[in-house]
Amino acid sequence: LFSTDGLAQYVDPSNYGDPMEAVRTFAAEIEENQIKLESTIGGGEFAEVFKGFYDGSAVAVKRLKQGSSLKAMDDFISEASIMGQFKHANVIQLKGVVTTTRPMMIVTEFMEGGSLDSFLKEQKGKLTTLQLIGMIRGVASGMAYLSAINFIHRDLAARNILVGENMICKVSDFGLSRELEEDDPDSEYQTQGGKIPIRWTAPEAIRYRKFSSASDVWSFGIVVWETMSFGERPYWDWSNFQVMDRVEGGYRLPVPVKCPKIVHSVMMDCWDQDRTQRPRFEEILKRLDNLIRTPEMLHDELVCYTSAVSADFTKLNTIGEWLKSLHMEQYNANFKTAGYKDLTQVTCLK
Ligand SMILES: CCCCn1c(-c2ccccc2C)cn2c3c(=O)[nH]c(=O)n(C)c3nc12
Repeated sequence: LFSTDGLAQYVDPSNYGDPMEAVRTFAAEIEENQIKLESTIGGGEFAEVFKGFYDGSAVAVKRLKQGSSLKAMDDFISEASIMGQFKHANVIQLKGVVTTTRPMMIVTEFMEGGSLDSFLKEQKGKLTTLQLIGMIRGVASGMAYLSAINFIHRDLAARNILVGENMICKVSDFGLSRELEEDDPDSEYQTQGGKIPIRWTAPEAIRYRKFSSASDVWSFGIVVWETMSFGERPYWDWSNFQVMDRVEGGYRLPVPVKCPKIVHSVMMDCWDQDRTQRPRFEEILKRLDNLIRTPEMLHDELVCYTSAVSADFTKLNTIGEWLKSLHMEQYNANFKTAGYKDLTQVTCLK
């Protein structure tokens, strides 16, 4: 199954009928005695997560709890079948699975920074805007890849992003079964039994379970807000009902402290009520790359400054002269390196 851009399209494991056949197709079987478990690093309702070693490198191991239901086993296996189809620098890399012996395990590369939400809380105030945008850009790149192969995540949130060396961010948690704890405030039972993390989910997905890459874009906007807020909880202590009610009424999360307005405008576009109007991940990636390439666009004070300074255009013929009059010709050089037109040639509209 190949799409126009040559990327193999994601195959839903349930197409294979037997989950065990799917996992044999997409994941390497590892012998349990080759894995050394070192310490517990996380856990949920169905599985525990360990740091360990396999084949000479550090790994993360998700181990299914003994006595899990058949459905929990199928969901566990299907996550490996899904991950085994992905290969991208910003998507967690599967190393292999243990399925022929019990307990079953999923083995991935080890991400030393842990989950993005806890990383941000630990780093509060210590990261520059540019570093935060670099992390967000990685998530956008991973999501652009996943949406290009028609994979819909459904649970994109900072808690499901992992941080590696050099603060590289990778999309994780592809479980069909939501690892949302029963008592997890983010889980909200929906009529069909699926749990939905309300404050990260697009209105149309909450209202009538219309999940799509466009609803993943909405969730991505929430992840951007979480990142620029150093791990603040979206909508703070509002109840899930208040979130649904107020968002339906048009409320949107505000600009986080010290967050450039241009970054908040990306979030606002992701939160368009009309999912067809939301940007695609490809477009978001380009907008973030432009911000990273021209960091001065991140200085709101500059934007206010230029709008505040009233230049007398009648005496100036080109934008280059205007920049010169503001002693900002340096920005013209930056714009040129960023691939924009040479502003000294661009005449001012009279
Ligand atoms: C949000 C992911 C939760 C489970 N998980 C996984 C993971 C995710 C999906 C399938 C299998 C595994 C082992 C890797 N890692 C890691 C990791 O590499 N490094 C970490 O520090 N933590 C806390 C992890 N937690 C996980």
